[in-house]
Amino acid sequence: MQEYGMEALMRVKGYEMLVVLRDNTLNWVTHKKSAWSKKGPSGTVPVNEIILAHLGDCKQRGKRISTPSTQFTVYHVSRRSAQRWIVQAVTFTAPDAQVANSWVQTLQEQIHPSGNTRPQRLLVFINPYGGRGKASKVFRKKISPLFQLAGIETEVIETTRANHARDFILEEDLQKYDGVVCVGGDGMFSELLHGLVTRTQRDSGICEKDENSVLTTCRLRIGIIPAGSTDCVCFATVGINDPVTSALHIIIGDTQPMDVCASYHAEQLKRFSVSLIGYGFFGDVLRESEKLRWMGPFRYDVSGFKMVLLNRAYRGTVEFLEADDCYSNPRDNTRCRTGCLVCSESSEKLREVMEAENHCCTSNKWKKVSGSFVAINVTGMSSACPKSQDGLSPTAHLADGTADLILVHECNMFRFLRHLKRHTSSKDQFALPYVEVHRIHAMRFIPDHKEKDVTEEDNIRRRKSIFSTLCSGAPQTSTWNCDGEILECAQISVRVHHQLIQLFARGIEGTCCS
Ligand SMILES: Nc1ncnc2c1ncn2[C@@H]1O[C@H](COP(=O)(O)OP(=O)(O)OP(=O)(O)O)[C@@H](O)[C@H]1O
Repeated sequence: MQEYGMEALMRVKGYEMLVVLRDNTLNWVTHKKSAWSKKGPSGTVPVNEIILAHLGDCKQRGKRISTPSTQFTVYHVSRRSAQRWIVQAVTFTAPDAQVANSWVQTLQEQIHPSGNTRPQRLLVFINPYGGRGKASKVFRKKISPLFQLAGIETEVIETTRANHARDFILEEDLQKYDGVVCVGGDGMFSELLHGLVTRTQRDSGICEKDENSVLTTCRLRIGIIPAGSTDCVCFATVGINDPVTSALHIIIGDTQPMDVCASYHAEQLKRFSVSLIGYGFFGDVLRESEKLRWMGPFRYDVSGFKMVLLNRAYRGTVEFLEADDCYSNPRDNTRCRTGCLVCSESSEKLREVMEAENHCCTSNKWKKVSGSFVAINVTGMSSACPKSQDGLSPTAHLADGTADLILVHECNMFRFLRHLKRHTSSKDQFALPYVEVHRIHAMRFIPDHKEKDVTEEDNIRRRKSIFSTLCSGAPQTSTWNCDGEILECAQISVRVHHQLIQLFARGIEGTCCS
């Protein structure tokens, strides 16, 4: 980007200010500060957080200005609180129209340099039923005006059925878009994830079903406007579930690469996921909650409570390929934050590891733990959410090619509750003798008991009554909860695909040490 240095005396809200554009930052401060002069509204904005600069004041945006204007207005991102972003507009009055004109031109050139990462055309999917039906209104009232302000063209599709968005991405021409956006919850995000990953592999002739395939990174970035009842992916990548904040990350073209886990059963690809893959407790909670859909989001609390009381454990063997802990480990007490070095340096390190190991599936660095488990969780990111601000694994990284494997060995109900409770406090949830955690590249689980092929009849019987599972004996195998979708199998293998997708986000802003 070409560096400009400009400064001029201008007026902002009647105050005389020195306005400086230097080092990719726009800065305005009260001129000639003295004990008697009143301080004006000073400000500093990085140029990449400016949305638009135009001649005239706010009311003249988009209008043709016939007389030369000495005023110009800058719309920029402003931080209302730690993670919440809003738009603010500042109108500057320059000494003459020529100065105003040259500032607008320079600012616009700097906002849109060549090779700009800001999207110009987006494909937007709205789930009209997401989050109790508020998604369409959220988009129309809050988001569409912001995209218009930024000059972003949108093609908006209100979905009419489940998998509408996924199927559209799989079949239609996507060349004209710079990104895809979902307005909805984690289920909608998952549709975009599956559509984009599968489409990208198909277009590049890669067999995604083969566990050993190196998958191609998706070109299109994904934007998430949170409007569902569960918005965990947004929360863990932006730090807040706020539609306006997410829209601003999209507008300024933030990019956050992200790892994706692929789950396989019987040599078949089952699903892609980015947050939780859980067996035992979280698998059972999801299965139970499906029977209670009519309760809305409250169903997770009810089924969670029930499964804690039942205190089930499942026998099996977990095998995993552990990551090198000289780069990071799940107990190092750091946090993956904007500009995370562990993530940004991971490509080089992973290449070295993979070359040394030959291939992850044949590596002899696999470790094995057999036993009886209350929960087996694999999480590709912290899985933070408003209820658990630090998530399942607070130090997990978004894009370092690893996931965290958390094993909760058989223990009584109170001990398991103690572990769960630590997800909502600052206490270390892994500092318990019956919990172990490993940073991994891949894992496999083999249940001790041979799983029956689950038939539709079995499913109907399982769903029949809320009390059926309380009355019948405990099942010998559980099922997997894969980002909120049930996988009807116990045996599974999981592989982390490094930086397979990119989001319009920048990770959570803040310091990397807790
Ligand atoms: N028009 C539609 N009709 C029915 N289902 C849809 C439609 N559009 C999307 N879906 C499906 O609805 C599911 C839930 O959507 P979404 O995640 O946006 O909302 P949510 O409120 O967070 O839902 P939940 O908490 O049930 O996951 C998704 O899995 C998606 O496939």
